[in-house]
Amino acid sequence: MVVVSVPAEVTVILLDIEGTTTPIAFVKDILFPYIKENVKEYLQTHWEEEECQQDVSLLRKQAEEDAHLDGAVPIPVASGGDLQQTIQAVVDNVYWQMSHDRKTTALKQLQGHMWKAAFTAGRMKTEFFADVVPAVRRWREAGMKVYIYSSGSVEAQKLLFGHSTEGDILELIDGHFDTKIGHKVESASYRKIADSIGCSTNNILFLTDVTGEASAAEEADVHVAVVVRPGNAGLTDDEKTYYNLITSFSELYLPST
Ligand SMILES: CSCCC(=O)C(=O)COP(=O)(O)O
Ligand SMILES: [Mg+2]
Repeated sequence: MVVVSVPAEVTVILLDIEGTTTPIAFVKDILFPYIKENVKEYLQTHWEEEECQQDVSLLRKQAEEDAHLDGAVPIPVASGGDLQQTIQAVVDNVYWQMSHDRKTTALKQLQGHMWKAAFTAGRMKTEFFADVVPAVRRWREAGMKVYIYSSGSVEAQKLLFGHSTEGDILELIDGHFDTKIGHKVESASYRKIADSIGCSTNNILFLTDVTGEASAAEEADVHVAVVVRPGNAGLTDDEKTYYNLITSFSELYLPST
């Protein structure tokens, strides 16, 4: 087994979700299809609610920013009798964003609100790779703080950790960050996360499957390891040479343990 030593200055482990703690297949085959299958009915049922209207306003604002992109779907303001047309435009916009795996705050906020019903009713449970929960417990026993940074909204993250095949493990997480703090491929986001936690960037070890995210974190002086899991995108030879790679959280060695 390859062992990657965690530098002694690290006191915080920051985790990505999709492809790191959780199989990409769970997101692609369960979470995302749920949105596609239910978005129209969800909008029709919840349209008059404040939360739904806020989600639609955010999507409309995003659609305006995306207007220059090929295939972007505008969302007209609903007026008079054309409500169904507006709902259809929102549905088409959501489908278009999802077909490009967009990580916009607008899309992620709506998705989080939609998953709430499914998770709280027990219709969905999050899958974690088998090494994840035991490792997080060990790290915490060793005095580490454990945070999540995912494109999925903080609300959705809490649902995922609160309703998993291993039960409610939300208490194992010290805090959550999403794209409201900035995008994961921008180094400024990692500086803001360190500020928010109250530590230096070099006190953080970020685990992710995406090298664009690892590179942004590293630019901010965050330690990184790239997580290689079944179903993840392949890495180039250069990436394999450059990054510390782990296939399981158990391959991380903490000097204090
Ligand atoms: C609460 S995570 C749901 C999955 C998701 O929406 C997503 O975009 C995953 O992104 P990540 O940054 O965790 O790779
Ligand atoms: Mg990921």
